[in-house]
Amino acid sequence: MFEPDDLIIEARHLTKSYQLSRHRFLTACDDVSLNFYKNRTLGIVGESGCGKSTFIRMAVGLEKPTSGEILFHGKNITERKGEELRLSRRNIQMIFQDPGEAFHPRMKVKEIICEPLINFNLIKKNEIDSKARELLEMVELPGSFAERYAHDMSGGQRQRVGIARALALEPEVIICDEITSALDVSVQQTIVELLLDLQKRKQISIGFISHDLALVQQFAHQIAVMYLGNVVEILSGKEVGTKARHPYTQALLNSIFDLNMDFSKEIVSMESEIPSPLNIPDGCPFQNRCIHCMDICRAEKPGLWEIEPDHLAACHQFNRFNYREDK
Ligand SMILES: Nc1ncnc2c1ncn2[C@@H]1O[C@H](COP(=O)(O)OP(=O)(O)OP(=O)(O)O)[C@@H](O)[C@H]1O
Repeated sequence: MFEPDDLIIEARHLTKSYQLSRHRFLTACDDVSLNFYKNRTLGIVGESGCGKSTFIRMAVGLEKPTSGEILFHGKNITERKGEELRLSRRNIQMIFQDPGEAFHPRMKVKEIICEPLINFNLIKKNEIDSKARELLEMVELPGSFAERYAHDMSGGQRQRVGIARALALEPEVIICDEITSALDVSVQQTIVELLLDLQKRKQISIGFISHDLALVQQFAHQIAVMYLGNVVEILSGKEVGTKARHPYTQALLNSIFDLNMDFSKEIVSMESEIPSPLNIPDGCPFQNRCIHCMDICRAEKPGLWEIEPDHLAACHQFNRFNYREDK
C-alpha cells in the first residue's frame, strides 16, 4: 500500500528541544520518524501539547529540528534556507484551524485565493478573476464568492476558501492542522469528503493533525498516535478500532462509541493526569497512566516495535517481537 516510489517527505528521527532557561529544556518532539506518501493520508492524533504541531512545523520547514533530518523526494532539505526554502514551501501547503483569522479583512476572496500565485509570480493581474472562480468551483463553492469578503462567509465556507488557497500552487502535500476542530460535526464531514475527493483527483499527500481519533480513523490510510512528544503507535486507520494495542491508543478509543469497534476487548481508561512535558519520567512516558505498567516501564523507554506488518507500538508488552533499529 505504501510504495517507496510514492514517498514524498521522509521525516527521520526529528527531535525538538526548547531551552526555557539555563538548565531547563522542554522536549516537544522526541525522535519522531514519519513519512508522507503520494495519494495517502497520514493522521497524527494525540492530546493537546503532545507535539503534533511541533513535528509538522519541522517537517514543512517552518522550524529547525534540534536533531534529525527531512528528505524531500530523497533529497536532504533539513538545512534549506532562502530561495531553496521558499521553493520547497511551494510544494507543501498548510491549512489551519480558522483560516479566516489569517485572511486580511480587506481582501476579497479572489485575492486571498490567488495570493500564493501572485507571491510566486505565477499569475497575471487579468487572470485572477477566472483562476479564483476555477479554484472556488474546485472546492464546491459558487464562483461568485470571488467578490465576497471572508467575514461574510460561514466557518465551513471559509475553510473551503483555505483549501482552495492551499491548492492554488498545486502542491504535492497539504497539511491540515486541526482544520475541522471549530466546525459543526455535519460540516466536518463535508470538509473531509471534499479533501478525499481532491486527493483522489490530484493524488495529493495529506497530513491531517487532529485530537479527534474518531474522525481521523474514518479516512486516514495511516495513523500515528503521539503522547508527550513521542509516537507511541502507528497503524492503518481502518484497523484502529480492532487492532490498536498501545494502552494509550486504547484509552483514546475508549471515548469513541462506534458500531465497528470490537467490544469484546478490555476497556482501558486513564486514571491520572498527563505529566508536565518539563518533567517526563525516565522509561516509558505513559507509565503513570498505564494499567499494565511493569518494572521495566519505569526503567527503560520502549522502542517502536513492529508487532505485525505496518503496525508498530512503543510498549514493553510487545518487546518479544522484532525491534526495528531504523524506526
Ligand atoms: N516555541 C516554544 N517554546 C517552548 N515550548 C514550546 C514552544 N512551542 C511548543 N512548545 C511546547 O511543546 C509542547 C508541544 O506543543 P505542540 O504545540 O507541538 O503540541 P500539539 O500537540 O500541537 O498541541 P495543540 O493541539 O494544543 O496545538 C507543548 O508543551 C508546548 O507548550
